[in-house]
Amino acid sequence: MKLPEAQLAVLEAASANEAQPIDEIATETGTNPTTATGAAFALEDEGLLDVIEHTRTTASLTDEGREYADAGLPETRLYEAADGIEGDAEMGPVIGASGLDGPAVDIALSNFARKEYGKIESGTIRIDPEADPDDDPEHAALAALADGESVPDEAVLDRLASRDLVQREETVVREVRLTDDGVTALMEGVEAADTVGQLTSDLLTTGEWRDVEFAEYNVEADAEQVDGGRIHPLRRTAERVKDVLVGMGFEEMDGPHADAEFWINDALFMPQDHPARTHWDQFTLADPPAIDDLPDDLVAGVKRAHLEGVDDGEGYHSPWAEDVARGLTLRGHTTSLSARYLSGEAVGDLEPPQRFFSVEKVYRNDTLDSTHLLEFFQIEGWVMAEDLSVRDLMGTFTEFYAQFGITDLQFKPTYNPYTEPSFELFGEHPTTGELVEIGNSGLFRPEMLDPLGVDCDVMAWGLALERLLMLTHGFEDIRDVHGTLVDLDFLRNAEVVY
Ligand SMILES: N[C@@H](Cc1ccccc1)C(=O)O
Repeated sequence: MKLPEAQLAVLEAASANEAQPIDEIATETGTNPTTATGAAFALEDEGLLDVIEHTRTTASLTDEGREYADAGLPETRLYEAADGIEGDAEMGPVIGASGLDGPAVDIALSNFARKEYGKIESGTIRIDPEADPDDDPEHAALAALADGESVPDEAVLDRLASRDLVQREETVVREVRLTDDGVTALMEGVEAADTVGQLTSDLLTTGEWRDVEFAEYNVEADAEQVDGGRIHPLRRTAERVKDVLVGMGFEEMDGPHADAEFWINDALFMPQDHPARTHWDQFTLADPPAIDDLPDDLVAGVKRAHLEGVDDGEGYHSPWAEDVARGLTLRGHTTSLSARYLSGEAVGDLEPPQRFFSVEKVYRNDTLDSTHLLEFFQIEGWVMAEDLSVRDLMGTFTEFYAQFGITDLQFKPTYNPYTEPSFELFGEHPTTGELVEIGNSGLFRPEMLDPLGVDCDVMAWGLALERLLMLTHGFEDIRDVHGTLVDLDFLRNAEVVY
């Protein structure tokens, strides 16, 4: 006779004379208890084994029970504290000497009375010298349970359970015993059947399939993990940002990564000697050396704003060279796109109200550190309307960041050549609690808007996408988001909540 391995093991371990708990057989044969139980029932179906079930009530100590097993029952401690005192003793000092306090005092008093350890009258206690708390069966039972021994006295266990010192639980115990058929089978010889994981054409044609044992499906086994391509969490966050802004009524801008300094700097009223316009800050391109297709009237207007100012604002009155404006550089911010759109160059003249945004890459010759990258994504945006104020700006940020669970924004006044007033935005890092700068914003100055032909208010901002991710996902180092050191498990499993 051939049997699957687990069944064979259980059959060989079982006895005809004595019922044996399946758990014991499992330990003995090194079989998993669930497998052994399944095997036992299969053998019972074959008539080789009887499975006998009964329930057993087990007892285990509660925390309080364990404490008393160590320190003694409160009533015993009370008895011992009064032991040796002749006649009635003052209750107060006895309790003090017993070391009992809180609810243990009441427990001690009521059990002292129940066990007739002595007499308690108002304010006094007198022990019965005949009583023998050292021999207390309740304590003996606690001590036995604490030592892992079993306690046969059900009444004591019930009493301890009613005192919440012991927990009683019913468990089903299954035992097996060989039947006569089982004994016969073992005598005639039983061997392990080959288990086959897969039915092959060979097994079918040779008819061997009849004699093999098929492995059971393990429906609980983990499926092999497949790591296909996934969109980077940063990119997914960018998509989420776009969805949120579109939901807030914004339209998306796009435009060149390498652009004339005119759009990146000059149109933003950035003086040509501003430090951010040096090689130390921006990646300037040598070829082509200059951009031809700048709109002449805009160039003239921007030049005038720099040299002489506009109606509502002073100019710089310092040199302004057109060939600097025509130089090509990688954009250090996407405010170049805002300038193109506001000027009418991108999509024609715009009438207020308007809202635009972009989530695009920018490039800066920064020093890499935990909060700076050479390329990162900016969430650019602006709103054009009559009469905008700082409150509108703050309200927009509050609404936007709330979509990402960020509700503790802080604003700090700052300076930008192209906005007045200007504000930096901070959020609190979820794990370090540090304030992280997450953006810069303000109301565009007339010196910028006037040459672009805009005659109403425009509030605008540039927010850092990677910093947003630092706040939503708890990164402490921005380089954990990009580059060779990122955690692959993070890339595979990160959730971007939609
Ligand atoms: N261009 C700014 C952000 C900004 C945009 C628009 C208005 C004000 C600030 C930066 O890169 O930090």
